[in-house]
Amino acid sequence: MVNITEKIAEIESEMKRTQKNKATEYHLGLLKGKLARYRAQLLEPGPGAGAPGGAGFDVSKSGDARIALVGFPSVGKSTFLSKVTKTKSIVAAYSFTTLTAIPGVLEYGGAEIQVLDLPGIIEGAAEGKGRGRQVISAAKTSDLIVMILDAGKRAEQRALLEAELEAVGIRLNQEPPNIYLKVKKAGGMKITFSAPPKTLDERMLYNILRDYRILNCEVLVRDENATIDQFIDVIMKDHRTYIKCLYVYNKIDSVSLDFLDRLAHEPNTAVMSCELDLGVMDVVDKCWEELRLIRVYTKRKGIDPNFGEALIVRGGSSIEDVCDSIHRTLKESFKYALVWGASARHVPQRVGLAHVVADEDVVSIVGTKSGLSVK
Ligand SMILES: Nc1nc2c(ncn2[C@@H]2O[C@H](COP(=O)(O)OP(=O)(O)OP(=O)(O)O)[C@@H](O)[C@H]2O)c(=O)[nH]1
Ligand SMILES: [K+]
Ligand SMILES: [Mg+2]
Repeated sequence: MVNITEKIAEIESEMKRTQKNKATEYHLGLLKGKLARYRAQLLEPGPGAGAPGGAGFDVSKSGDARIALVGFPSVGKSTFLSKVTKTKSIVAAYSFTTLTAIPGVLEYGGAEIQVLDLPGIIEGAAEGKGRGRQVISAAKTSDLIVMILDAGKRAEQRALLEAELEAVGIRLNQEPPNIYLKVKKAGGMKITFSAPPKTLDERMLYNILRDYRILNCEVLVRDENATIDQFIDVIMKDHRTYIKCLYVYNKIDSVSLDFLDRLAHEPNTAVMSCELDLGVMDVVDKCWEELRLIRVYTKRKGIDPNFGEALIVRGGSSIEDVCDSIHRTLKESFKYALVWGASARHVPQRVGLAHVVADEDVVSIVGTKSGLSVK
């Protein structure tokens, strides 16, 4: 019997052989759909498998956010972890020094960020080579992937790693597609475009949906630039994870200044040399920016806020989220909040639960129990 890896290889080679033109695009679309299905199957636990095929390492999440260090062997992942946290992960010149996930804690701006040092991955990781699948599963649970690359190695390394992550449903620095899909029990297919699409058409979507045995559904494509890959991502949405990625080139001590300058100007990119201690703090600053964490200082009535102790919430959080992170039941007695800082139109601004906070805001929660304010 042909196994899934072989089926995947067959489809990939057929896709490579097939010339891309108007006449073949429907067929290519179907192949892409099949490929996505097989890849998802590959990650599902097989019969009798102890741990699910996609299981990560047994490290529980802690702190305010998690960063995963992903990269080929010996690019300096463990060196970086040992530099920015108190954890020492073994560093050595040979490949696969690190064999499991090593967590460290990065303290920054009053937040505690868990940094996971992971084994190096190699090409074919998505198909189960080495510890690739475990590494990728751990990466999937992170809030930010820091892809460590060796500045002295060939440029394709980045695309190769991206392809491995892509193959298991990780989408880097992308927003979920603006396509609505609702599977129904009856009523046939209803496909609508809110503007004339540039690459998709109704027949293409129809073919792919049929191939997925989705015969009754409602589709609304809200983005005129939506692609077939994005449409498949929407069908496979339970297997897709959208994560931010910061590309970090290490070992810049081994490249020319010209080349360094070019690398440093790429989007979502930072450069460093752990060995010479160059740029490491800039990388940490960029991680913080990418995580979009927000520090909120709580204040009691009549007392100055304690700026030494911040409450850490996600970017886009509201006063309701702030309440929840202080105490589960706080919002039950919530009357209003007073806000000083960038999110306030005037200071202090009196706001409700829906008000969105900004970094370094000072917040005072006023509740129904007289005199209640927090912390
Ligand atoms: N030249 C140079 N060497 C570095 C730098 N950072 C790390 N190294 C060296 O690169 C080698 C590999 O470093 P590790 O930190 O073990 O790499 P890793 O990515 O954790 O490797 P695996 O765990 O095997 O995947 C070691 O010999 C380090 O001393 C750097 O900035 N410049
Ligand atoms: K190593
Ligand atoms: Mg290592």
